[in-house]
Amino acid sequence: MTTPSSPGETSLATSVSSLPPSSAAKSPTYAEQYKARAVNWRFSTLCASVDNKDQYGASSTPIYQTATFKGMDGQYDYTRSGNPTRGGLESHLARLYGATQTFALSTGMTCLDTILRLVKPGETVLAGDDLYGGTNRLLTYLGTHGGVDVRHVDTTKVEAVLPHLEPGNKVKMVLLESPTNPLLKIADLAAISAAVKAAAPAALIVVDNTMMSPYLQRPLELGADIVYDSGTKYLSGHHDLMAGIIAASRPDVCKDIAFLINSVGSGLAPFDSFLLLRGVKTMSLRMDRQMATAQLVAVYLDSLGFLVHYPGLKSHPKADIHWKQATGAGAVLSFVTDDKALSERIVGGTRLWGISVSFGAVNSLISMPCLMSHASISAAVRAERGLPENLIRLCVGIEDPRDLIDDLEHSLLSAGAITPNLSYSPLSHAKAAELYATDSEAWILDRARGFKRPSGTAIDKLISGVKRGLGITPVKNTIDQDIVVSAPGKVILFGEHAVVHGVTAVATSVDLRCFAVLSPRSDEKVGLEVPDLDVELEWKISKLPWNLLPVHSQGQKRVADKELDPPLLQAIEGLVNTHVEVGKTGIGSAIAFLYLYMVMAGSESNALAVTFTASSNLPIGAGLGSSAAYSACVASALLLAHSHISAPTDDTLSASATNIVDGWAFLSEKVLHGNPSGIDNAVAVRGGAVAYTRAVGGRSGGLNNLHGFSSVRLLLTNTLVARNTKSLVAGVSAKRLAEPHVVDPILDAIQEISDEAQTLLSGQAHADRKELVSRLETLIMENHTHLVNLGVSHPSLEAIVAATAAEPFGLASKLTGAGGGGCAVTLIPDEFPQSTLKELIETLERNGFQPHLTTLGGPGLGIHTPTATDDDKVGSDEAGEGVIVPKRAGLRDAGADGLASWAERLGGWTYT
Ligand SMILES: N[C@@H](CCSC[C@H](N)C(=O)O)C(=O)O
Repeated sequence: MTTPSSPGETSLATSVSSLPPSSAAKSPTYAEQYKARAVNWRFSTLCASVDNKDQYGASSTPIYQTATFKGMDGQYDYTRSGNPTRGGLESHLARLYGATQTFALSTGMTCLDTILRLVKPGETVLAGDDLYGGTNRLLTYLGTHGGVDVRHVDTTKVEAVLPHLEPGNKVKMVLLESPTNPLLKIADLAAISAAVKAAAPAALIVVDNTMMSPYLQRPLELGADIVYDSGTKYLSGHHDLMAGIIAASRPDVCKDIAFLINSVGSGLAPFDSFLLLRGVKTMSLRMDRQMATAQLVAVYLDSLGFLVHYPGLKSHPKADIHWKQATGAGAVLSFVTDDKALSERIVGGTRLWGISVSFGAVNSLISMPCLMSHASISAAVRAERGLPENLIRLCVGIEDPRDLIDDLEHSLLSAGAITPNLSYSPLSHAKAAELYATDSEAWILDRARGFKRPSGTAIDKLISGVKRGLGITPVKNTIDQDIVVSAPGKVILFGEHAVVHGVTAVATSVDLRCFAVLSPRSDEKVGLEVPDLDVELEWKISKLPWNLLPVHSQGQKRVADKELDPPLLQAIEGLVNTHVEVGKTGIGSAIAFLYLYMVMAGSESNALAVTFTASSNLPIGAGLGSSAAYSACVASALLLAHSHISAPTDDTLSASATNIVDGWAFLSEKVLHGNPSGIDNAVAVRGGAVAYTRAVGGRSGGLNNLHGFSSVRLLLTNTLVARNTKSLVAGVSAKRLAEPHVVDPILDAIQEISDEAQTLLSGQAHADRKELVSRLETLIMENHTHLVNLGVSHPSLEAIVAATAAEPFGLASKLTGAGGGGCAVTLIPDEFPQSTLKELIETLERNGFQPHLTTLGGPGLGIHTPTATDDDKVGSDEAGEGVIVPKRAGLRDAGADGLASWAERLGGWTYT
């Protein structure tokens, strides 16, 4: 068996070319020398050179996707017992593990289950007190259901293991991890193996080597009897398969393991064997990169003052033992912040570091073990074993280290875990690049000098409190916890455009919504994230144009102004317009947010250090009220943050709070649209169906909730043609000025339609349901004709109107919203057959449109009320364990299709 070499050794090419040519008769020939060296190929060479004896000479091992094999005396009969693809993988891995045999199984935990079957009831298993949560779970089960005596001991001390090895204890197995998961503690594998062999010769030494892989540590060479790895991690490297590997050399052990795998069928499937074999080829390459970056990350966090667990740090208490038995420090590290909420903010604030369990993949991951991989260990046991609830585990991938550090640093900063070190003078860009290239450790140390951890002792807090009282330190206010809100989009059924001129419009909410999270930060900044628009901006609170707040807007404001303040708006526009990279809609969203943010705070001293994150499944610019839904979210989140309205206590938001939110949402709509009618924000805040009349030219306006309305199906079809509401609205106004004799009668006719629609939808018409729907269809067609005459239709909208009216559909459609593209609505009568509806949807899709079936009405503003136990857990896995998804990250990552289920998992919503 070859002994693989370690990372950092000279390459084969170098060593071959440096050999002197053989000349002496008695010395081995060059060819003989070469042959001798070839059996000692180094690890990365072994990884890449798979010994594949395929009948056709295939250079990668083929997938034998078959359950059975023909014949009676061949090598294989049944894939449960053996398969050439799995066999190829297993013999390749045996060389890497320095083992007589390896076995490929379905997961790492299957490996442990198989190995634990070697223990009989009444026997003892010794395991570490810091170990993977899944291992702890299976051992606990074995203890409670299998009559096995399971003991957890501190395996970092040989002397802690020894007392358990006395014969009376019947120790059958000593199960070790080194480094441990997640605290990266080190067990002296050789010393423990020797001690166990001496005191309890029948005991098997088993090592879970997943944190290291055979590249960095080969416990069989240190005295272990069995090694297993989760192949899901470094061996495969891409998180695209689950696998486990058992490696052993003792014939009796190999025989038993082979027997068990064949008996229960836990062997790895052919396709996964193929994938794993492919992944293994690049293992050393990947791990070298991952470890180099992990070292930088560990040094960075360490020099920022965090307690970091990583054997690559000189300060690791057992670094000497680790480097005696392993050739690298691996790419998993963990650190503590001493504050669970702070850790959650850090984890939730990263972008490149994905929040996920597992490790070893090419992409970097961040997690909180107590909430994720180790959640199956009870909180009491975790505490007893010294596993901090605030522990963050980092699993480093192959991304550019500078980007990973950047992302982590940004998250640490916005979470308030570090603050800028004002006495630090940064290196120039060129100097930093040069330093990174020549001495990356010096580069990272310099980078860490730019920050410091906020002081946290009681005295520090006292001093900073006093300073804050004296106004010495510009400590910003923030909120205690995330505020989560949502608001629906709308469709205008009747009266769009005309509403601007005082005609009543009838609109209803739809089941597409904007969702938003307002989260605290402690770096004196305010941030805005709208992933749908690629907006990710932040501003120093002190740099906002507070001096331009109009006098009447100074001091905290509960009720919104009726009008915008042009100088302030212009100043905010000037600040935001520089971010050309986020596009026009993104810039608009930022201006509206900052305007409300500043005016509501009323002064810099009331400003909140927060990040507002919003995402929506409403198509933008399609006339479905996406901006009003966003505006309602901004308004309600900021009002809640300033305690201008209180979170609903009895399942409903008070009428006065609803009006206050609506007022601010309208102000935001003004920022976005200049002269909005107010109907979109009314529906976004109130939901259901409303009739809205704007006060125009001395005539009084008003809002009428339509209660007698029972839900009707509606097909909303997006033309995917973008248009500009502002200019379409302005166009109608210009036409009215130019041709009042044409436009005014149209407006009157639309008023009649809206009046009748109100009667129908408020339940006053006494018509039967069929008649009611048929009358609504007539009104829809009439209203569309008027809109065409106002010049706001578009060929794409006409195509939808014609397609839905054609046989066999015969349905009534109209444009909704501003027109000029955007969406059309089609009423679907109750009796309309499902199969015909399906056909209609397919027809529209074939024509390049995007139909969406919805029902009219539904809830308005939603406010999430956190419960006492709410700690961002928005899901649980099969094991019933919580999966941590900080709200801000959950929202950002949900994507349009996942938003509704994200919100549903969050639970605890109250709607207006
Ligand atoms: N819900 C899973 C958690 C898997 S954690 C996977 C990995 N070993 C790690 O440490 O991240 C479970 O219950 O097993």
